[in-house]
Amino acid sequence: MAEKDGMLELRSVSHVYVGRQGASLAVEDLSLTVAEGEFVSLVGPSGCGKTTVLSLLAGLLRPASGEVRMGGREVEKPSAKVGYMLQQDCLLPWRTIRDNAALGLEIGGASAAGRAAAAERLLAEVGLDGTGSRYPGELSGGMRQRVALARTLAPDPEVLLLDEPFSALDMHIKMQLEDLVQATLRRLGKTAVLVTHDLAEAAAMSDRVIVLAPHPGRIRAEIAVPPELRALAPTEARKHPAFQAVFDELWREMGAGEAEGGEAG
Ligand SMILES: Nc1ncnc2c1ncn2[C@@H]1O[C@H](COP(=O)(O)OP(=O)(O)OP(=O)(O)O)[C@@H](O)[C@H]1O
Repeated sequence: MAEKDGMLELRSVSHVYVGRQGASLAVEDLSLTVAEGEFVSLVGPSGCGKTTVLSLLAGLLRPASGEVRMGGREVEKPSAKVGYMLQQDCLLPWRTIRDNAALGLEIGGASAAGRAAAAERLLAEVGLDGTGSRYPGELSGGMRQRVALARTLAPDPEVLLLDEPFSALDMHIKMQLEDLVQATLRRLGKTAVLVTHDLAEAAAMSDRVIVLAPHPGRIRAEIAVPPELRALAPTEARKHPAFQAVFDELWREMGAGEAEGGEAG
């Protein structure tokens, strides 16, 4: 069977950082497959290698051994097929919201009219209709992160890598954005890998949660979220009777990880 474009695979991947203090093994012999359209979260104590795994999937880092594949092909460098969203929105303050949302399209060579139309459509998709002519400094943190989502989606990536994109927001805005991101990615059929320190967020948003153990990073546990939770928006999933069991399992596995000692962070 042909491998789908949005399918991700880590095959026995290890990664070593080499710095002034010598070489350190950040991730060891990690194997993971994410199906096309699946939403997978990575949790684990600080320093266990979550961001390293995202960087490997994005082609920003090359593994010391093993293989990273997307759509059945080896990932050798960053590509427009992978969108990356971070805790910081990284909007350019001198560009309008429309031009920020269209940044990836501009880099990709789209015409000015095409970029503007696509940006307006995406801004409407993330609930920011009518804000295109404003500037980032005029928007709240939650609105800015919506612009970052529109910008990430604009080049129509197969895969979204989300590195704690909600962690700087207050609880109410964070939950609104969790619903928006999950609904948007589901509707568009995107594959997503989310890194988060928030176990409730992982349980509410994901199809599957991977718990990493530290030093070196490896998979401690894999928890499948039951279908009755997956069918709900994250804010609704948090209220479902099945939610607590998933949260408790994650908490137990994280506790086991902490006994091994993560980094203070
Ligand atoms: N550029 C680097 N050079 C050397 N070591 C690094 C580098 N980046 C990360 N590390 C080390 O690799 C390990 C994994 O780091 P990584 O940032 O992937 O962890 P994390 O789980 O994302 O952490 P956090 O939850 O704190 O963001 C840590 O021990 C970290 O100190």
